[in-house]
Amino acid sequence: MQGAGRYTAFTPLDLPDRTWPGRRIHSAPRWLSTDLRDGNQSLPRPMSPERKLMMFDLLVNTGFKEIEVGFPVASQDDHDFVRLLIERDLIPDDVRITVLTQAREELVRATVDCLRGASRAMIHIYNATSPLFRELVFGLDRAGCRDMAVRATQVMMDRAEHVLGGCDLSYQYSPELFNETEPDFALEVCEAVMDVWQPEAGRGIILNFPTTVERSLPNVFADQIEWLDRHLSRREHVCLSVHPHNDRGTGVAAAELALLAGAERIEGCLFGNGERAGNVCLVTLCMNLFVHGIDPGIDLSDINAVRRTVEECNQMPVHPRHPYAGDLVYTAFSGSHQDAIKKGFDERERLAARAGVPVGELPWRTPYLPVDPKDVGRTYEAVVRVNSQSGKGGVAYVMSAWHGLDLPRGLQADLAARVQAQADAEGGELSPSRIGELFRKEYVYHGAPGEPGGEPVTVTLWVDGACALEGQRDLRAALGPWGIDVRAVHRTAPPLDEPAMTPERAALPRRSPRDVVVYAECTTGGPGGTGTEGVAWGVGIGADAVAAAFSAVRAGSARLAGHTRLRPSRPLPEPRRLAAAG
Ligand SMILES: CC(=O)SCCNC(=O)CCNC(=O)[C@H](O)C(C)(C)COP(=O)(O)OP(=O)(O)OC[C@H]1O[C@@H](n2cnc3c(N)ncnc32)[C@H](O)[C@@H]1OP(=O)(O)O
Ligand SMILES: CC(C)C(=O)C(=O)O
Ligand SMILES: [Mg+2]
Repeated sequence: MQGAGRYTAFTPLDLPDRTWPGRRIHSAPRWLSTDLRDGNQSLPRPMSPERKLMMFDLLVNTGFKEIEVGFPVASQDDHDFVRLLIERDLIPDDVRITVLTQAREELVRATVDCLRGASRAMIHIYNATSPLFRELVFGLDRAGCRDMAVRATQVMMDRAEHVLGGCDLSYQYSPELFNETEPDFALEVCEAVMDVWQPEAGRGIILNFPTTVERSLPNVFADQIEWLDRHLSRREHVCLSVHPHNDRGTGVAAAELALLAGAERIEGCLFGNGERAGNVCLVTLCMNLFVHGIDPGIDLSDINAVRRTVEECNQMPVHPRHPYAGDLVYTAFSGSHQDAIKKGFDERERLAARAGVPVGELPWRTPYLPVDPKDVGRTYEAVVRVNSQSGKGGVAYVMSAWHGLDLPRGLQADLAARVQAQADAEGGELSPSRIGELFRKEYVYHGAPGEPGGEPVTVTLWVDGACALEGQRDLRAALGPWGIDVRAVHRTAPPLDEPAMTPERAALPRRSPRDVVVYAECTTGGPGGTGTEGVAWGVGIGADAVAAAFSAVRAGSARLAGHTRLRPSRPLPEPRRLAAAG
C-alpha cells in the first residue's frame, strides 16, 4: 500500500519503571455515559427529544449514575432537553447530569444558566491542549492555551455562584487531545485549573483524559495515565477519568490498561457509538468485568432490550458480531465448536445433578462461550445453528434441544452426513424444523403397528431413556421369534425422574411422555448373522418399547433393503416455535 511514508509512529512516553503491567482490576470504575452528548453529536440525525428521553431512561434504569446529557449551547434541542429534565424533575436523586461546553466565556455562562434549578449537576469544560491545536486552531502558545482553561473555570465558578445557589455542583475539566499533548503541559494546565477550583475533601474535581483521536497502542496510553497518576498534586481529591475513542480499534484495551494504570472513571457510549470509530463501548467494558467475576454495577441482564433501545435512539444497528450483544455472538456454525459446546452443556447437566443444584448455579465453564447467554437474557437455542460447516455434534444438539431426541452416536453421524449434503446442495442454513423433517423422512417409521417381515436382521437398540422403560427387558424375547437378533439394548439418556434431568433440561419440550422412542441400528443376518452387508438406522415411536422397537426395526430393515424413502410417517413432536434466534 502506497503512502505509508506520510505517517509517523507515535512517540511513546519514556516510563521504564511502569508498574501497571503487573496490576489487576479488582472493582468496577465509575462510569459516565456520554451517549446523549458525544454519541449524539456524531449521529447523522441527532436524537429527537423523545429519543433522548428514551436513552436517558435506559441509562438510568441500567444503573448509570453520571450521565452527560448534552452540550446546551450547541442547539435549542440540547438546551431544551436539559431544561426538560430539570423542570420536570426527571433526574433521580442518585444521578448526576453533566453538561459540556467549550472554554469560551459566553458559552460557559450560557451553559451554567441552563442548569438553573438543578439540585445536583456537573459542568464539564474542555479545550484542546495539543501542539497542533494550539498552533492551528487557537493560534496560541502554551501559556495562552492554559489561560483559556483557567479563565473558563473562573467564569464558570463566578456565574455558578450567582445562578446555581443550592445546587450540588461538581466540576470536570478535560484537556482535549490529551493523548497528543506533551504530558508536562497537560499536567501544567490541570494544575492551573485545580488552583482555581481548589479541590478539597467533599469538593473534588474530575480530570478527564481523552484519546480524542486514538493514535497509539493502548500500552502507550497506559504509560501516560500512570505518569499522571504519579505526578498530579492533590491526588486524593482528583478523580482520574479517561475518555477513549476507538480510531485504532483499541478503545476497550486503552480503557482497561488505563484502569490498571490508575484511572478511576471511564467515559464512553453503549455499543461504542460516538465520533468517527466511536467512543469506547461501555457494554463491552462492563461485560469484560463481569466475565472476570466483577459486578460492573450496570445491569445488562436483558442485553437485547438494551440493544433495541439504543438502536432505536441512534437509528443505527448494532453489528451482529458486536461483543456480548450481536446477533451471532452466541452462535456456532462450525462442527468442532458445536461438538465442544454440546459436550460442555452435557457436562453441566451431569455436574449439576451430581451436586444437586440448578445448572444456573454452577461456575461457567463451557467451550467457545465466554459468558452464559442466559446471564444476559439470551437463550441457548441460537447457540448452535447448522449449515454445511456443521458436524454431528451440532446436529445432535439441535435434535436434542429442539426436538427432545437424544440420538445415539452412530445415528448422529448418519444424520449429520445427510444434513451436510442437504446444506451443501442448498448452500445455506438448515433450520431446526428442516432438520427434524429430514430426520422424520429418513428414519422414522410409523405405519400400522405390526411385526416386521423380510430378511432376518441383527440390531442394537437404544431406548430413549427419558421415557418409560417397561418392556425393555423383554425386547430380546419379543423380537427374537421374528428373526430379529437383539444384540444389545442401551438407553440414550437418563429417565426424566432421575436427578440428571435438571429442571432446566426437563423443561425442554419433548414428545408425549407416553411415547417411547427406539433407535435401531440394523445389520443384515438373523441370529448368528455376520452383519457385514451394511448398517441402516431406523427409528420407532410407539406407546411402549416393544411396539416402538418393531417400528424401528421395520424402518431400518426397509433402509437396508434399499428403500431410500420410508412410508410416510407420523410427524415428529412439534418443534419448539421460537421467536427470532437469540
Ligand atoms: C472532542 C469533542 O467531542 S468536543 C465537543 C464537540 N462538540 C461540538 O462541537 C458540538 C457543539 N458545538 C457547537 O454547536 C458549536 O461548535 C458551538 C456552538 C459550540 C460554537 O459554534 P461557533 O461559535 O460557530 O464556532 P465553531 O463551531 O466554528 O467552532 C470553532 C471555534 O471554536 C473554537 N474552539 C474550539 N474548541 C474550543 C474550546 N474547547 N474552547 C474554546 N474555543 C474553542 C475554535 O477556536 C473556533 O474559534 P474561532 O472561530 O475563533 O476560530
Ligand atoms: C470533550 C472531550 C472530552 C471529548 O469528547 C474528546 O476529547 O473526545
Ligand atoms: Mg469524545
